[in-house]
Amino acid sequence: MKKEYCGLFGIYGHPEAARMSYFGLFAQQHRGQESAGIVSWDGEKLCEQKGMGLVAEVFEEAHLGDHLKGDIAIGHIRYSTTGASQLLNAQPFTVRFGDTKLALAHNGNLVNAHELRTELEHMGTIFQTSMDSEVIVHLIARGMNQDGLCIEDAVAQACRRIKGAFSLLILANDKLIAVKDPLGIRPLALGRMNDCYVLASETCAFDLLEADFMRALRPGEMFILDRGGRQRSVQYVDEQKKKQCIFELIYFARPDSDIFGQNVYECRRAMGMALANEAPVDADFVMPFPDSGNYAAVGYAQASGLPFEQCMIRNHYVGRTFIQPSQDMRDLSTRMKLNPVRSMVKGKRIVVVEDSIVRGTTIRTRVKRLRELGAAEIHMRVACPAIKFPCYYGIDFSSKGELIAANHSVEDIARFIGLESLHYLSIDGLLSSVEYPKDFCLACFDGNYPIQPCKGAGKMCME
Ligand SMILES: O=P(O)(O)OC[C@H]1O[C@H](OP(=O)(O)OP(=O)(O)O)[C@H](O)[C@@H]1O
Ligand SMILES: NC(=O)CC[C@H](N)C(=O)O
Ligand code: SF4
Repeated sequence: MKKEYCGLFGIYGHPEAARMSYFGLFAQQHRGQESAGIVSWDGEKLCEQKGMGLVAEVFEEAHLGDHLKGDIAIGHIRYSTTGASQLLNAQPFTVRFGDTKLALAHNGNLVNAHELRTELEHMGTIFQTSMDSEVIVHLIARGMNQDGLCIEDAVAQACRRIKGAFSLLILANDKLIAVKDPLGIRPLALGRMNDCYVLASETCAFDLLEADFMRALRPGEMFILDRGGRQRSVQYVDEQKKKQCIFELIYFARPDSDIFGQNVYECRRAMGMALANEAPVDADFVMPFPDSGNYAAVGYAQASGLPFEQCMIRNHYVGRTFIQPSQDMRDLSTRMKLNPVRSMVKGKRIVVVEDSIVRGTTIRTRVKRLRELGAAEIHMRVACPAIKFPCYYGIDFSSKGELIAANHSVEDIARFIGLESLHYLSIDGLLSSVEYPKDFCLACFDGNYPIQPCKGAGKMCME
């Protein structure tokens, strides 16, 4: 099961805005692999290039050099959470109304998109896609056309109506507007690259471009860049108690990124250390299931004093293997992706560290393989609490029925997988590993949803 979000990149005031966006998206490819798009403003119109697949597959030199002109651009890489994975739903989503040409890129997921869409359709709005993100565009257009608002006020009004997780980049003629939702669920960082501004979901995009990280956008903030390099920040709702997605730190973001004021690598290592303190075990060595498990395994090894080994080798050419229609195919994908080093395993007592377990596909097939190769003992340590509840804010976690920990006790899972022992990091252990522990959403572990999903919410609710 792949759990991805989307990635955003925006740039204002660079002569090669589209090319910089390409690199900014490339650095964040792990955030979404279904489709990619860049939209630039050439002074008169929006220029766009979108396609299905990876950044390197969607863009050619001709797009970056000739077609995507101008010094302002936004880009998006998608992993669908509302609306099927198809070209029609690739972002940024572009529209024209009156004199306004607008493109929007969204990371997150709205929980009231279905309700708002029904309301808008009753008022005559015609939708082109099945994405939640399109609702935002129509709300903005109505704010300008019907209520006579300027673009900033229309965006603010729209953002007060939508509910859920949203980090947005909006290109409206020659303005670039960045927005973060009132709870700050998804990240969005602001940086500076010589004389121009850059925005990205993750700071690893800035590193590639040698841009300097300035600050994270605040929850409920709208940040506006316009001609002449002017910048303004508006709080479109009062700051509330933050509910940042802790899964960014556990699994999703790149370890070289700083998210929510902390470095991802260091957080994962601390989670591994907490895990070693909570559930020590006498063993010959510690090994991760790469890649996401690597950093917690380092922490477990450092805290326990056990040797660290890399006995499961990851094939980096395996792409999107997780979203497979059948369980057999998912099993094959896991074999393709992770293969153990035979000679290291036989007769050994092993601690395996994983960052997370969702369906259980990875551990079931790979633990079985370790056993076939003669491992004497296998102790699984998971660097986050058991995932028991679906996410409505931008991770395509399976429904509750598919989450292994929602339906089985830890003892049952250990028996079913064939483990000597299994331990999930406690919520307290997790929170001791991050800074500002009160600022996080934990709903997939404890079911306390900061925003209740509305009736009818679901990935295919607008198909
Ligand atoms: O229980 P499951 O449904 O199998 O899902 C959990 C697995 O998925 C994730 O890895 P992913 O395949 O995304 O690769 P990565 O660790 O290399 O990022 C995660 O790190 C687990 O290994
Ligand atoms: N993963 C995301 O952030 C997805 C954004 C949006 N909800 C979509 O489905 O396109
Ligand atoms: S429910 Fe879990 S995955 Fe979803 S936003 Fe909250 S912490 Fe993140």
